[in-house]
Amino acid sequence: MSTLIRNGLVINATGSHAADVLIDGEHIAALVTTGFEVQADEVIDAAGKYVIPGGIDAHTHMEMPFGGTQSADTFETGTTAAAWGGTTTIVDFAVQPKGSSLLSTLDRWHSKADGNCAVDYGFHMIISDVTDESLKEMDSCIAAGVNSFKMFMAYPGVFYATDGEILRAMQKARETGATIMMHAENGIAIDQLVAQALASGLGDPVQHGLTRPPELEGEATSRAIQLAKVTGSPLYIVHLSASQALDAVTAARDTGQNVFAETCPQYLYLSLEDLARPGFEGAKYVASPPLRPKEHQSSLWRGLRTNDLSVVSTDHCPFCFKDQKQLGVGDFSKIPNGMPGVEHRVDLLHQGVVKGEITRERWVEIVSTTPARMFGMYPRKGVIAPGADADVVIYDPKASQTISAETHHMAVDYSAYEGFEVTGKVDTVFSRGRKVIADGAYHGSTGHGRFVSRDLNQYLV
Ligand SMILES: NC(=O)NCCC(=O)O
Ligand SMILES: [Zn+2]
Ligand SMILES: [Zn+2]
Repeated sequence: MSTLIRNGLVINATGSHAADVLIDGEHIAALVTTGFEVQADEVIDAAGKYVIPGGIDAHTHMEMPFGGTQSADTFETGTTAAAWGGTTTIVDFAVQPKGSSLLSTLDRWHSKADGNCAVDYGFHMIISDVTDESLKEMDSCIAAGVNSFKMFMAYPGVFYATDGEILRAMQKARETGATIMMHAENGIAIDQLVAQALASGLGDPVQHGLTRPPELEGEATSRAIQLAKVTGSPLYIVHLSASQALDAVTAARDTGQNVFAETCPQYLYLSLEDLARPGFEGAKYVASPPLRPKEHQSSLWRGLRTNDLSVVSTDHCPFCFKDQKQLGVGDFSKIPNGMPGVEHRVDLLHQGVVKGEITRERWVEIVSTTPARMFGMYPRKGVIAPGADADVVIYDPKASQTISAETHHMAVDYSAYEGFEVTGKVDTVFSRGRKVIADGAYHGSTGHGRFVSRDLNQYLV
C-alpha cells in the first residue's frame, strides 16, 4: 500500500519546505517536489497543512501501580488517546518493585503492553532496588532494548535511592553507555514538611505544593548533577518544574557537562493556583514535582528556546477524580500523584508557536526529533525523511478546538486543561504507514503498535 501526501508543508527540526511525501508500506519512501507526477494507491491533499513526524512522548505511565491503585489508562486506551493527539510512539516506565529483578519487571511490562498498543512503544526501567544483582541486570535490559534507567531522590520507603545507590548506578551507566533519568526532589526533607503540615491539621491538596518547595527540587537537581559529574555519567532530569532546577541544569550545560532535561505541559500552562482550587478540586492537579507559582513558566519557555530544556514529555499518569483521587480527602499525602495529558502534548506545545515562544521547527524538535535522538530511535523515528518509519502527522495549524473530558479519549474522568481553547488540530495520523486517525475517526487497531528496541544513545543533541 502506498500513499502520497500532496501539497503540505513538511516541517523537520532542521527546516521546513513544501514537498509531497510518499509512503510505501511502513516507511517513508521519498520526498518529492510538490506536484511532481508520482503514482500511489491513495493521494491525500494536505494543502494549507503541516506534515510533521509523529510525536514521541518519552514519559508515560500506563497501568502503573501507585499508592494502592493504578493509573487509569491501559496500554490500549492510553496509546489510542496518544494517536488521537498525534503521538505515534510512547516510552513508558517499567517499575521494579523492591525485591524483584529487573528482568522479571521487564517481562511483566511486556505482558501488559505487547499486543495491546495502538502505536509503537518502548520502555525505560525504574530501579527501586539497587543491588549487585540489579546493577548486573542493567546489561541484560540494554541488550533487550531498554537502555535508560529512572531513579528517585523522592518517595522515601518506596522508590527512593540513596546518594550512594545513585552513584553506583551512574558508574554502571558510565561503563555501559546507558542513561540515568532522575526524579530530582529532596524526598527526605519533603517528608518532614508533609508530616509537619498534617500534624498541624493542614490536609488540603494545595499543601502538596507547599510542602514540596522549588528549592528542594533545585537542591536535588544540583546534587544529581554533581554525582553525575563525579561518575562521568550523562544525566537526564525528568519532569523539571522549577526555575531553581533549570538554573542548575543550565550552569552544568554551560560547563559542557552531558546534562539534559525535560519539562511537561502542566508546568508550562498550569500553576499552584490550580492546586489551590476550592474544595477538593486541587486534587486533579496533584503530581510530583508539584505545579509551581506562575512566574516559573517564563523561565521554562526560555529554557525550551535555549535548549537547556530539550524535550517536553507528558508524565501522563492519570487517576480518576471520582474514585482514585478521593483516596486523599483530608490527607493530601494520600492523593495518587499524577495527571493526564498524553493526548494533548502536541497541541499544547503548538500554542508556543502560535504565541511566538518557539518556532514551528523547534516545536517539532521538542515533541519528536530530540526524544528520538535522546533515546536511541533516530533516524528511524523523529524525522520526515526517506527510510524513516512512516509515523506521519498531517496537522491543521488554523483549526481550533476546545479541550474537554467530554471529548478526549483518555480513560480518565477529567481534563487538567478543561475549557482550554487551542489553535491547531491533528488531522490525519499514520503509524508505520497505517492510517490510524483520519476524518475525525479512529481507524487503528489494538496490537498494531510494536515494541521499539532502542539503540544505545549517541548524545547527538
Ligand atoms: N509525576 C507523578 O506525580 N507521578 C508519576 C510518577 C513520577 O513520574 O514520579
Ligand atoms: Zn518522577
Ligand atoms: Zn513520571
